[in-house]
Amino acid sequence: MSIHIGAKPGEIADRVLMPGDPLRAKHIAETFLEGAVCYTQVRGMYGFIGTYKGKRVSVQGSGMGMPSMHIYASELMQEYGAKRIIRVGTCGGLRAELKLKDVVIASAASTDSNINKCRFGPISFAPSADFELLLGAYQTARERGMRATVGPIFTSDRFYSDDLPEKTKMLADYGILAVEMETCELYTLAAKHHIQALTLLTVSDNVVTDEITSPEERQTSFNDMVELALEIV
Ligand SMILES: O=P(O)(O)O[C@H]1O[C@H](CO)[C@@H](O)[C@H]1O
Ligand SMILES: O=c1cc[nH]c(=O)[nH]1
Repeated sequence: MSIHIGAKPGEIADRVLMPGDPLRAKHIAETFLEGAVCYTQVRGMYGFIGTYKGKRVSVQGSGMGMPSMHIYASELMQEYGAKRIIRVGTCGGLRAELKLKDVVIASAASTDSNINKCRFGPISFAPSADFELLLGAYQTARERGMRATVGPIFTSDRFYSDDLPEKTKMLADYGILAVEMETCELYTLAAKHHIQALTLLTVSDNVVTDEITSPEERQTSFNDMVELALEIV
């Protein structure tokens, strides 16, 4: 039994969807999984298992930020045998052409965090998505007529940062599509444990145009992305 998830071995599937918000984990389980059972609510960080099209799938909240993702993803990989993890989150678009509700498929994650400097010292590790999952997500999104863009993202340690306008422009100039707060650590841990990981993000706001989705729009577009994740996980 792990410290933070606290489930028994075998209670969690080896295919896991991870939203940041634990209540979204509950929504996903109740909306999309058959026979969903809650295996943890330690600290309110819900985790569920059920089936999707006959296959066992879990949904585990990660919390916000890399330290929280580190705890839950580490326990899934080290103690529960996770083999495929797909983060299903929200992001701020850093480029004007990214419309609200678009899906970003994150090929790689840069960061302003110290987390990988602690691990790698002077080496600048490049946290990257699993190619098979990435390709599957892109092809499935195209088949479903979804607006999806593949590219690198920025995993920020801060949601509210004084230097965001200057940083946003510079990152966009270097090809970065969007900002969120967990993927760098998920991809790094997946590399360490030799498992497959991918991040899918719905654009909930655009940092350049200041557009923002309504709660209803967020829910519907998030559901489309979750179905995409369930198809490929
Ligand atoms: O919607 P989630 O998955 O929580 O992701 C994004 O939203 C949170 C910030 O509001 C951060 O966790 C960020 O990564
Ligand atoms: O981290 C995040 C998530 C959504 N929108 C943002 O602007 N930042």
